[in-house]
Amino acid sequence: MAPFPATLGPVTRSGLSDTIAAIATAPGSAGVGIVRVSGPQALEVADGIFRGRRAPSTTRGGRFLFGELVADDGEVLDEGLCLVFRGPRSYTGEDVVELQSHGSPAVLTRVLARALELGARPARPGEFTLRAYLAGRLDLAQAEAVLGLVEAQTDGARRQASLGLSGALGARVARVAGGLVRALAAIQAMLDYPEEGVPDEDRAGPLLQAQAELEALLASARAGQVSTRGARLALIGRPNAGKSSLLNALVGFERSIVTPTPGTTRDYLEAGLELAGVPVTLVDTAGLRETLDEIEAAGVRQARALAEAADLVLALEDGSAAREELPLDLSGTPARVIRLRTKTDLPAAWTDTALLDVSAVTGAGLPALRDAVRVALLGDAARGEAWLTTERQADAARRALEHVLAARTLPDELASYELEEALRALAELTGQDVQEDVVDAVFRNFCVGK
Ligand SMILES: Nc1nc2c(c(=O)[nH]1)N(C=O)[C@@H](CNc1ccc(C(=O)N[C@@H](CCC(=O)O)C(=O)O)cc1)CN2
Ligand SMILES: Nc1nc2c(ncn2[C@@H]2O[C@H](COP(=O)(O)OP(=O)(O)OP(=O)(O)O)[C@@H](O)[C@H]2O)c(=O)[nH]1
Repeated sequence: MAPFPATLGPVTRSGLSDTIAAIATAPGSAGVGIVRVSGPQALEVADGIFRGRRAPSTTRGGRFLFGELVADDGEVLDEGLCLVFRGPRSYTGEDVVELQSHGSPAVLTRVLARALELGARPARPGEFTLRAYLAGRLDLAQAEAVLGLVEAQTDGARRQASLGLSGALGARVARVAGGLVRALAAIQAMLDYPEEGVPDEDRAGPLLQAQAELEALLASARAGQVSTRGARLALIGRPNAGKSSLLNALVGFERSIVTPTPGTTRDYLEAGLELAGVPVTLVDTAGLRETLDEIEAAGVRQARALAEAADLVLALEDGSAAREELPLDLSGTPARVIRLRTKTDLPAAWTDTALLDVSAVTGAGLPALRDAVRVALLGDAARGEAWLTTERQADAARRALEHVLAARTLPDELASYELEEALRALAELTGQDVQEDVVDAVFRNFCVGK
Protein backbone atom coordinates (compact mmCIF):
# COMPACT_ATOMS: atom_id res chain seq x y z
CA MET A 1 0.00 0.00 0.00
CA ALA A 2 1.14 3.55 -0.69
CA PRO A 3 2.67 5.43 2.26
CA PHE A 4 -0.47 7.56 2.31
CA PRO A 5 -3.36 8.11 -0.03
CA ALA A 6 -2.37 10.52 -2.75
CA THR A 7 -5.55 12.55 -2.39
CA LEU A 8 -4.83 13.47 1.20
CA GLY A 9 -4.29 17.19 1.47
CA PRO A 10 -2.02 19.32 3.59
CA VAL A 11 -4.25 19.51 6.67
CA THR A 12 -4.38 15.79 7.38
CA ARG A 13 -0.72 15.41 6.57
CA SER A 14 0.43 18.48 8.44
CA GLY A 15 2.53 17.93 11.51
CA LEU A 16 3.36 14.35 10.66
CA SER A 17 6.97 15.20 11.31
CA ASP A 18 6.35 16.33 14.87
CA THR A 19 6.10 14.27 18.01
CA ILE A 20 2.76 13.85 19.78
CA ALA A 21 1.90 12.85 23.33
CA ALA A 22 -1.30 12.08 25.20
CA ILE A 23 -2.68 10.21 28.17
CA ALA A 24 -3.90 6.99 26.56
CA THR A 25 -5.89 5.64 29.49
CA ALA A 26 -9.30 6.78 30.73
CA PRO A 27 -9.57 9.69 33.16
CA GLY A 28 -9.97 8.71 36.80
CA SER A 29 -8.05 6.46 39.15
CA ALA A 30 -6.83 3.09 37.95
CA GLY A 31 -4.10 0.65 38.83
CA VAL A 32 -1.98 1.71 35.89
CA GLY A 33 -2.08 4.63 33.47
CA ILE A 34 -0.27 5.27 30.22
CA VAL A 35 1.21 8.32 28.54
CA ARG A 36 1.91 7.53 24.91
CA VAL A 37 4.44 9.41 22.78
CA SER A 38 4.87 8.96 19.02
CA GLY A 39 7.12 10.60 16.48
CA PRO A 40 10.77 11.21 15.64
CA GLN A 41 11.59 12.67 19.07
CA ALA A 42 9.76 10.02 21.10
CA LEU A 43 12.95 8.41 22.41
CA GLU A 44 14.51 11.77 23.24
CA VAL A 45 11.39 12.71 25.20
CA ALA A 46 11.53 9.38 27.03
CA ASP A 47 15.20 9.95 27.90
CA GLY A 48 14.18 13.24 29.50
CA ILE A 49 11.50 11.69 31.70
CA PHE A 50 12.63 8.17 32.44
CA ARG A 51 15.51 7.24 34.74
CA GLY A 52 16.48 3.60 34.83
CA ARG A 53 19.38 1.23 34.33
CA ARG A 54 19.52 2.17 30.68
CA ALA A 55 18.24 5.05 28.61
CA PRO A 56 15.24 4.42 26.35
CA SER A 57 17.21 5.73 23.35
CA THR A 58 19.83 2.99 23.77
CA THR A 59 17.17 0.26 24.06
CA ARG A 60 16.10 -2.04 21.25
CA GLY A 61 12.49 -1.98 20.12
CA GLY A 62 10.09 -4.40 21.76
CA ARG A 63 11.66 -4.01 25.21
CA PHE A 64 10.45 -2.49 28.42
CA LEU A 65 12.49 -0.85 31.15
CA PHE A 66 11.71 -0.42 34.83
CA GLY A 67 12.67 2.81 36.57
CA GLU A 68 11.50 6.22 37.73
CA LEU A 69 9.56 8.98 36.02
CA VAL A 70 11.14 12.30 36.95
CA ALA A 71 10.19 15.98 36.68
CA ASP A 72 12.49 18.68 35.27
CA ASP A 73 13.91 19.46 38.74
CA GLY A 74 14.70 15.80 39.33
CA GLU A 75 11.75 15.14 41.61
CA VAL A 76 10.56 11.56 41.27
CA LEU A 77 6.93 11.65 40.13
CA ASP A 78 6.33 7.90 40.32
CA GLU A 79 8.01 4.62 39.58
CA GLY A 80 7.07 3.22 36.23
CA LEU A 81 7.75 1.28 33.07
CA CYS A 82 8.98 2.55 29.76
CA LEU A 83 8.00 0.53 26.69
CA VAL A 84 10.09 1.14 23.58
CA PHE A 85 8.74 0.49 20.06
CA ARG A 86 11.07 1.45 17.26
CA GLY A 87 9.42 2.46 13.98
CA PRO A 88 8.20 0.99 11.77
CA ARG A 89 7.45 -1.78 14.26
CA SER A 90 4.97 0.14 16.38
CA TYR A 91 1.27 0.97 16.45
CA THR A 92 1.75 4.20 14.48
CA GLY A 93 4.70 3.02 12.42
CA GLU A 94 6.82 5.74 14.05
CA ASP A 95 9.02 5.53 17.12
CA VAL A 96 6.62 5.08 20.02
CA VAL A 97 7.28 5.18 23.73
CA GLU A 98 4.81 4.31 26.45
CA LEU A 99 5.36 5.61 29.95
CA GLN A 100 3.31 3.47 32.30
CA SER A 101 2.79 4.84 35.79
CA HIS A 102 0.23 4.43 38.51
CA GLY A 103 -3.10 5.45 37.09
CA SER A 104 -3.99 8.67 38.84
CA PRO A 105 -4.75 11.90 37.01
CA ALA A 106 -2.22 13.61 39.31
CA VAL A 107 0.65 11.43 38.12
CA LEU A 108 -0.43 11.24 34.49
CA THR A 109 -0.90 14.99 34.02
CA ARG A 110 2.62 15.60 35.39
CA VAL A 111 4.14 12.96 33.09
CA LEU A 112 2.30 14.40 30.11
CA ALA A 113 3.30 17.96 31.05
CA ARG A 114 6.94 16.85 31.17
CA ALA A 115 6.65 15.22 27.72
CA LEU A 116 5.28 18.49 26.35
CA GLU A 117 8.14 20.45 27.97
CA LEU A 118 10.57 18.11 26.26
CA GLY A 119 9.21 18.96 22.81
CA ALA A 120 6.15 16.84 22.18
CA ARG A 121 2.85 18.52 21.37
CA PRO A 122 -0.58 17.39 22.56
CA ALA A 123 -2.07 14.76 20.24
CA ARG A 124 -5.35 15.54 18.56
CA PRO A 125 -8.28 13.08 18.91
CA GLY A 126 -7.48 9.85 17.10
CA GLU A 127 -4.11 11.10 15.96
CA PHE A 128 -2.19 7.94 16.88
CA THR A 129 -4.60 5.85 14.82
CA LEU A 130 -4.56 8.48 12.05
CA ARG A 131 -0.81 8.08 11.87
CA ALA A 132 -1.20 4.30 11.70
CA TYR A 133 -3.64 4.82 8.80
CA LEU A 134 -1.35 7.29 7.02
CA ALA A 135 1.53 4.87 7.44
CA GLY A 136 -0.57 2.22 5.68
CA ARG A 137 -0.74 -0.01 8.76
CA LEU A 138 -4.54 0.15 8.93
CA ASP A 139 -7.13 0.88 6.28
CA LEU A 140 -9.94 3.30 7.02
CA ALA A 141 -12.43 0.55 7.87
CA GLN A 142 -9.90 -0.87 10.35
CA ALA A 143 -9.43 2.57 11.89
CA GLU A 144 -13.20 2.76 12.33
CA ALA A 145 -13.04 -0.68 13.94
CA VAL A 146 -10.47 0.63 16.45
CA LEU A 147 -13.00 3.28 17.42
CA GLY A 148 -15.63 0.55 17.63
CA LEU A 149 -13.45 -1.45 20.03
CA VAL A 150 -12.82 1.57 22.22
CA GLU A 151 -16.54 2.28 22.38
CA ALA A 152 -17.89 -1.29 22.45
CA GLN A 153 -20.61 -1.62 25.10
CA THR A 154 -21.60 -5.20 24.36
CA ASP A 155 -20.05 -8.40 23.21
CA GLY A 156 -21.82 -8.09 19.85
CA ALA A 157 -20.31 -4.67 19.20
CA ARG A 158 -16.91 -5.98 20.28
CA ARG A 159 -17.14 -8.98 17.97
CA GLN A 160 -17.92 -6.86 14.90
CA ALA A 161 -15.21 -4.32 15.71
CA SER A 162 -12.66 -7.06 16.31
CA LEU A 163 -13.55 -8.68 12.97
CA GLY A 164 -13.18 -5.28 11.31
CA LEU A 165 -9.79 -4.68 12.90
CA SER A 166 -8.58 -8.07 11.71
CA GLY A 167 -9.13 -6.84 8.16
CA ALA A 168 -12.05 -9.19 7.46
CA LEU A 169 -14.18 -6.34 6.11
CA GLY A 170 -11.35 -5.13 3.90
CA ALA A 171 -10.98 -8.68 2.58
CA ARG A 172 -14.71 -8.87 1.80
CA VAL A 173 -14.51 -5.59 -0.07
CA ALA A 174 -11.38 -6.72 -1.91
CA ARG A 175 -13.27 -9.81 -3.13
CA VAL A 176 -15.96 -7.61 -4.64
CA ALA A 177 -13.35 -5.34 -6.21
CA GLY A 178 -11.58 -8.38 -7.68
CA GLY A 179 -14.80 -9.42 -9.45
CA LEU A 180 -15.28 -5.93 -10.82
CA VAL A 181 -11.73 -5.85 -12.14
CA ARG A 182 -12.34 -9.18 -13.92
CA ALA A 183 -15.54 -7.83 -15.50
CA LEU A 184 -13.75 -4.65 -16.49
CA ALA A 185 -10.99 -6.70 -18.13
CA ALA A 186 -13.57 -8.70 -20.10
CA ILE A 187 -15.19 -5.49 -21.31
CA GLN A 188 -11.84 -3.99 -22.27
CA ALA A 189 -10.96 -7.13 -24.22
CA MET A 190 -14.31 -6.89 -25.99
CA LEU A 191 -13.67 -3.25 -26.90
CA ASP A 192 -10.06 -3.82 -27.98
CA TYR A 193 -10.60 -7.06 -29.92
CA PRO A 194 -14.24 -7.17 -30.95
CA GLU A 195 -13.47 -9.88 -33.53
CA GLU A 196 -12.10 -12.27 -30.87
CA GLY A 197 -15.60 -12.77 -29.42
CA VAL A 198 -15.13 -12.57 -25.65
CA PRO A 199 -17.83 -14.78 -24.10
CA ASP A 200 -20.57 -12.73 -22.51
CA GLU A 201 -20.42 -14.76 -19.30
CA ASP A 202 -16.96 -13.38 -18.65
CA ARG A 203 -18.61 -10.04 -18.10
CA ALA A 204 -22.03 -11.02 -16.75
CA GLY A 205 -20.86 -13.67 -14.28
CA PRO A 206 -18.50 -11.54 -12.20
CA LEU A 207 -20.94 -8.63 -12.33
CA LEU A 208 -23.81 -10.71 -10.97
CA GLN A 209 -21.60 -12.05 -8.24
CA ALA A 210 -20.35 -8.58 -7.31
CA GLN A 211 -23.94 -7.42 -7.15
CA ALA A 212 -24.92 -10.28 -4.83
CA GLU A 213 -21.93 -9.63 -2.57
CA LEU A 214 -22.65 -5.91 -2.39
CA GLU A 215 -26.29 -6.61 -1.58
CA ALA A 216 -25.23 -8.96 1.22
CA LEU A 217 -22.80 -6.32 2.52
CA LEU A 218 -25.54 -3.69 2.52
CA ALA A 219 -27.90 -6.07 4.30
CA SER A 220 -25.25 -6.34 7.01
CA ALA A 221 -25.06 -2.56 7.40
CA ARG A 222 -28.25 -2.24 9.40
CA ALA A 223 -27.19 -5.09 11.65
CA GLY A 224 -23.75 -3.55 12.00
CA GLN A 225 -25.06 -0.18 13.00
CA VAL A 226 -27.61 -1.64 15.38
CA SER A 227 -24.96 -3.76 17.05
CA THR A 228 -22.68 -0.74 17.48
CA ARG A 229 -25.12 2.02 18.25
CA GLY A 230 -27.72 -0.06 20.01
CA ALA A 231 -31.46 -0.12 19.53
CA ARG A 232 -34.49 1.42 21.21
CA LEU A 233 -37.47 -0.81 21.87
CA ALA A 234 -40.74 0.88 22.80
CA LEU A 235 -43.33 -0.98 24.85
CA ILE A 236 -46.81 0.08 23.80
CA GLY A 237 -50.11 -1.12 25.23
CA ARG A 238 -53.14 -0.20 27.22
CA PRO A 239 -52.79 0.35 30.94
CA ASN A 240 -52.44 -3.00 32.67
CA ALA A 241 -51.42 -4.80 29.47
CA GLY A 242 -48.31 -5.94 31.31
CA LYS A 243 -45.66 -3.57 29.98
CA SER A 244 -43.77 -3.03 33.22
CA SER A 245 -43.88 -6.72 34.08
CA LEU A 246 -42.53 -7.66 30.65
CA LEU A 247 -39.78 -5.08 30.94
CA ASN A 248 -38.79 -6.47 34.32
CA ALA A 249 -38.93 -10.04 33.04
CA LEU A 250 -36.72 -9.27 30.06
CA VAL A 251 -34.24 -7.39 32.19
CA GLY A 252 -34.35 -10.01 34.93
CA PHE A 253 -33.71 -12.88 32.58
CA GLU A 254 -30.65 -11.28 31.05
CA ARG A 255 -27.32 -11.79 32.71
CA SER A 256 -25.88 -8.52 31.50
CA ILE A 257 -25.69 -5.04 32.91
CA VAL A 258 -29.00 -3.66 34.06
CA THR A 259 -29.39 0.06 34.52
CA PRO A 260 -32.94 1.06 35.30
CA THR A 261 -32.91 4.84 34.93
CA PRO A 262 -36.08 6.85 35.31
CA GLY A 263 -36.48 9.27 32.42
CA THR A 264 -35.32 12.77 33.24
CA THR A 265 -38.86 14.05 33.05
CA ARG A 266 -40.13 11.00 34.96
CA ASP A 267 -42.43 10.50 32.00
CA TYR A 268 -40.97 7.25 30.98
CA LEU A 269 -38.79 4.46 32.26
CA GLU A 270 -35.77 3.14 30.43
CA ALA A 271 -33.89 -0.04 31.09
CA GLY A 272 -30.69 -1.12 29.37
CA LEU A 273 -29.92 -4.72 28.60
CA GLU A 274 -28.13 -6.81 26.02
CA LEU A 275 -30.25 -8.83 23.61
CA ALA A 276 -28.50 -11.04 21.04
CA GLY A 277 -25.33 -9.01 21.51
CA VAL A 278 -27.16 -5.75 20.84
CA PRO A 279 -27.26 -3.01 23.47
CA VAL A 280 -30.99 -2.49 23.83
CA THR A 281 -32.84 0.29 25.60
CA LEU A 282 -36.36 -0.72 26.59
CA VAL A 283 -38.66 2.27 26.89
CA ASP A 284 -41.87 2.06 28.88
CA THR A 285 -43.95 5.22 28.96
CA ALA A 286 -45.31 5.97 32.38
CA GLY A 287 -46.81 9.20 31.09
CA LEU A 288 -48.96 7.32 28.66
CA ARG A 289 -50.49 5.12 31.26
CA GLU A 290 -53.09 7.59 32.38
CA THR A 291 -53.83 9.13 29.03
CA LEU A 292 -54.10 6.13 26.74
CA ASP A 293 -57.25 4.98 28.45
CA GLU A 294 -59.15 7.96 27.18
CA ILE A 295 -57.36 7.73 23.80
CA GLU A 296 -56.53 11.31 24.45
CA ALA A 297 -55.01 12.90 21.38
CA ALA A 298 -51.90 14.12 23.13
CA GLY A 299 -51.25 10.71 24.65
CA VAL A 300 -51.60 8.97 21.35
CA ARG A 301 -49.34 11.52 19.68
CA GLN A 302 -46.73 10.93 22.34
CA ALA A 303 -46.99 7.17 21.94
CA ARG A 304 -46.72 7.50 18.20
CA ALA A 305 -43.66 9.74 18.51
CA LEU A 306 -42.11 7.20 20.85
CA ALA A 307 -42.87 4.38 18.44
CA GLU A 308 -41.46 6.29 15.51
CA ALA A 309 -38.26 7.10 17.38
CA ALA A 310 -37.84 3.44 18.29
CA ASP A 311 -36.12 0.82 16.17
CA LEU A 312 -38.74 -1.69 17.17
CA VAL A 313 -42.11 -1.59 18.92
CA LEU A 314 -43.43 -4.28 21.21
CA ALA A 315 -47.23 -3.92 21.15
CA LEU A 316 -48.82 -5.68 24.12
CA GLU A 317 -52.40 -6.88 24.50
CA ASP A 318 -53.74 -8.49 27.65
CA GLY A 319 -54.70 -12.05 26.79
CA SER A 320 -56.60 -12.58 30.05
CA ALA A 321 -59.16 -9.80 29.55
CA ALA A 322 -61.67 -8.92 26.89
CA ARG A 323 -59.85 -7.84 23.77
CA GLU A 324 -59.61 -4.15 23.09
CA GLU A 325 -58.11 -2.31 20.16
CA LEU A 326 -54.48 -1.32 20.52
CA PRO A 327 -54.40 2.22 21.86
CA LEU A 328 -52.81 3.53 18.71
CA ASP A 329 -52.75 2.67 15.07
CA LEU A 330 -49.19 1.98 13.99
CA SER A 331 -49.92 1.40 10.35
CA GLY A 332 -48.36 4.09 8.25
CA THR A 333 -45.45 4.60 10.67
CA PRO A 334 -42.04 3.29 9.71
CA ALA A 335 -41.81 1.50 13.06
CA ARG A 336 -41.50 -2.25 12.96
CA VAL A 337 -43.80 -4.00 15.38
CA ILE A 338 -43.82 -7.29 17.24
CA ARG A 339 -47.32 -7.95 18.61
CA LEU A 340 -47.65 -9.83 21.85
CA ARG A 341 -50.49 -11.50 23.75
CA THR A 342 -49.55 -11.22 27.44
CA LYS A 343 -50.42 -13.06 30.68
CA THR A 344 -50.72 -16.40 28.93
CA ASP A 345 -50.40 -18.18 32.29
CA LEU A 346 -53.96 -17.01 33.00
CA PRO A 347 -57.06 -18.46 31.30
CA ALA A 348 -57.23 -17.08 27.77
CA ALA A 349 -60.01 -14.58 27.08
CA TRP A 350 -59.11 -14.75 23.37
CA THR A 351 -56.37 -16.07 21.13
CA ASP A 352 -54.78 -14.88 17.92
CA THR A 353 -52.06 -16.79 16.12
CA ALA A 354 -50.74 -13.55 14.63
CA LEU A 355 -49.50 -12.62 18.08
CA LEU A 356 -46.63 -14.06 20.08
CA ASP A 357 -47.80 -15.51 23.42
CA VAL A 358 -45.80 -14.43 26.48
CA SER A 359 -46.08 -14.62 30.21
CA ALA A 360 -44.00 -12.33 32.36
CA VAL A 361 -44.83 -14.50 35.37
CA THR A 362 -43.70 -17.90 34.07
CA GLY A 363 -41.30 -16.65 31.41
CA ALA A 364 -43.11 -18.66 28.74
CA GLY A 365 -42.56 -17.23 25.27
CA LEU A 366 -39.64 -15.03 26.28
CA PRO A 367 -37.03 -17.05 24.35
CA ALA A 368 -39.22 -16.82 21.23
CA LEU A 369 -39.61 -13.10 21.85
CA ARG A 370 -35.87 -12.59 22.16
CA ASP A 371 -35.45 -14.53 18.93
CA ALA A 372 -38.02 -12.39 17.14
CA VAL A 373 -36.26 -9.25 18.41
CA ARG A 374 -32.92 -10.55 17.16
CA VAL A 375 -34.31 -11.25 13.69
CA ALA A 376 -36.10 -7.89 13.57
CA LEU A 377 -32.94 -6.00 14.57
CA LEU A 378 -30.20 -7.99 12.88
CA GLY A 379 -31.99 -9.77 10.05
CA ASP A 380 -30.11 -12.84 8.92
CA ALA A 381 -26.69 -11.20 8.69
CA ALA A 382 -24.27 -14.04 9.35
CA ARG A 383 -22.62 -13.72 12.74
CA GLY A 384 -19.20 -14.87 11.61
CA GLU A 385 -18.96 -12.37 8.74
CA ALA A 386 -17.65 -8.84 8.92
CA TRP A 387 -20.42 -6.25 8.69
CA LEU A 388 -20.48 -2.67 7.56
CA THR A 389 -20.55 -0.83 10.87
CA THR A 390 -20.71 2.87 9.93
CA GLU A 391 -22.97 4.99 7.76
CA ARG A 392 -19.90 6.10 5.84
CA GLN A 393 -19.13 2.50 4.87
CA ALA A 394 -22.76 1.80 3.96
CA ASP A 395 -22.90 4.92 1.80
CA ALA A 396 -19.84 3.87 -0.16
CA ALA A 397 -21.19 0.34 -0.65
CA ARG A 398 -24.55 1.75 -1.76
CA ARG A 399 -22.86 3.88 -4.42
CA ALA A 400 -20.78 0.93 -5.59
CA LEU A 401 -23.94 -1.14 -5.98
CA GLU A 402 -25.68 1.60 -7.98
CA HIS A 403 -22.79 1.71 -10.43
CA VAL A 404 -22.72 -2.08 -10.74
CA LEU A 405 -26.46 -2.15 -11.45
CA ALA A 406 -26.01 0.54 -14.08
CA ALA A 407 -23.08 -1.34 -15.64
CA ARG A 408 -25.24 -4.44 -16.08
CA THR A 409 -27.63 -2.66 -18.43
CA LEU A 410 -25.31 -0.30 -20.31
CA PRO A 411 -23.32 -0.86 -23.50
CA ASP A 412 -19.65 -1.71 -23.01
CA GLU A 413 -18.07 1.71 -23.13
CA LEU A 414 -20.47 3.21 -20.59
CA ALA A 415 -20.41 0.05 -18.51
CA SER A 416 -16.66 0.26 -18.09
CA TYR A 417 -17.02 3.82 -16.86
CA GLU A 418 -19.62 2.67 -14.31
CA LEU A 419 -17.33 -0.12 -13.12
CA GLU A 420 -14.49 2.31 -12.61
CA GLU A 421 -16.82 4.44 -10.51
CA ALA A 422 -17.87 1.36 -8.53
CA LEU A 423 -14.22 0.54 -7.87
CA ARG A 424 -13.64 4.10 -6.74
CA ALA A 425 -16.52 3.82 -4.25
CA LEU A 426 -15.01 0.59 -2.88
CA ALA A 427 -11.60 2.25 -2.58
CA GLU A 428 -13.30 4.97 -0.57
CA LEU A 429 -14.82 2.37 1.72
CA THR A 430 -11.42 1.09 2.75
CA GLY A 431 -9.81 4.53 2.49
CA GLN A 432 -7.42 3.86 -0.38
CA ASP A 433 -8.95 6.68 -2.40
CA VAL A 434 -10.66 9.15 -0.18
CA GLN A 435 -11.01 12.87 0.31
CA GLU A 436 -9.27 14.50 3.22
CA ASP A 437 -12.48 15.82 4.79
CA VAL A 438 -13.83 12.28 4.94
CA VAL A 439 -10.72 11.12 6.77
CA ASP A 440 -10.93 14.08 9.11
CA ALA A 441 -14.57 13.25 9.84
CA VAL A 442 -13.67 9.67 10.76
CA PHE A 443 -10.97 10.67 13.21
CA ARG A 444 -12.91 13.54 14.73
CA ASN A 445 -14.99 10.96 16.60
CA PHE A 446 -11.99 9.45 18.35
CA CYS A 447 -10.84 10.26 21.84
CA VAL A 448 -7.47 11.82 22.57
CA GLY A 449 -4.81 9.18 23.15
CA LYS A 450 -6.19 6.67 20.63
N1 LIG B 1 -0.04 -0.88 26.27
C1 LIG B 1 -0.72 -0.96 25.13
N2 LIG B 1 -1.71 -1.85 24.98
C2 LIG B 1 -2.40 -1.92 23.82
C3 LIG B 1 -2.09 -1.06 22.75
C4 LIG B 1 -1.02 -0.15 22.92
O1 LIG B 1 -0.68 0.64 22.02
N3 LIG B 1 -0.36 -0.13 24.11
N4 LIG B 1 -2.84 -1.14 21.57
C5 LIG B 1 -2.90 -0.15 20.61
O2 LIG B 1 -3.70 0.73 20.65
C6 LIG B 1 -3.58 -2.34 21.28
C7 LIG B 1 -2.65 -3.34 20.71
N5 LIG B 1 -2.30 -2.97 19.37
C8 LIG B 1 -1.02 -2.84 18.91
C9 LIG B 1 -0.81 -3.07 17.57
C10 LIG B 1 0.46 -3.06 17.08
C11 LIG B 1 1.53 -2.79 17.91
C12 LIG B 1 2.93 -2.85 17.41
O3 LIG B 1 3.84 -2.32 18.01
N6 LIG B 1 3.16 -3.54 16.29
C13 LIG B 1 4.46 -3.69 15.70
C14 LIG B 1 5.33 -4.66 16.46
C15 LIG B 1 4.82 -6.06 16.45
C16 LIG B 1 5.80 -7.04 17.09
O4 LIG B 1 6.69 -6.65 17.82
O5 LIG B 1 5.63 -8.23 16.79
C17 LIG B 1 4.32 -4.13 14.26
O6 LIG B 1 3.21 -4.55 13.89
O7 LIG B 1 5.28 -4.03 13.52
C18 LIG B 1 1.31 -2.51 19.26
C19 LIG B 1 0.04 -2.55 19.75
C20 LIG B 1 -4.25 -2.82 22.51
N7 LIG B 1 -3.38 -2.84 23.66
N1 LIG C 1 -50.67 -13.61 35.73
C1 LIG C 1 -49.98 -12.64 35.13
N2 LIG C 1 -50.14 -11.38 35.54
C2 LIG C 1 -49.44 -10.41 34.92
C3 LIG C 1 -48.54 -10.71 33.88
N3 LIG C 1 -47.98 -9.55 33.47
C4 LIG C 1 -48.53 -8.58 34.22
N4 LIG C 1 -49.41 -9.09 35.11
C5 LIG C 1 -50.19 -8.35 36.07
O1 LIG C 1 -50.98 -7.39 35.40
C6 LIG C 1 -51.01 -6.15 36.12
C7 LIG C 1 -50.48 -5.03 35.27
O2 LIG C 1 -49.13 -5.28 34.96
P1 LIG C 1 -48.12 -4.12 34.60
O3 LIG C 1 -46.87 -4.77 34.21
O4 LIG C 1 -48.06 -3.11 35.67
O5 LIG C 1 -48.85 -3.52 33.33
P2 LIG C 1 -48.56 -2.16 32.60
O6 LIG C 1 -48.95 -2.34 31.18
O7 LIG C 1 -47.17 -1.70 32.85
O8 LIG C 1 -49.59 -1.24 33.29
P3 LIG C 1 -49.46 0.32 33.62
O9 LIG C 1 -48.34 0.42 34.60
O10 LIG C 1 -50.79 0.65 34.17
O11 LIG C 1 -49.14 0.98 32.30
C8 LIG C 1 -50.20 -6.41 37.38
O12 LIG C 1 -51.06 -6.76 38.41
C9 LIG C 1 -49.32 -7.58 37.01
O13 LIG C 1 -48.97 -8.36 38.13
C10 LIG C 1 -48.39 -12.07 33.49
O14 LIG C 1 -47.63 -12.43 32.58
N5 LIG C 1 -49.14 -12.99 34.14
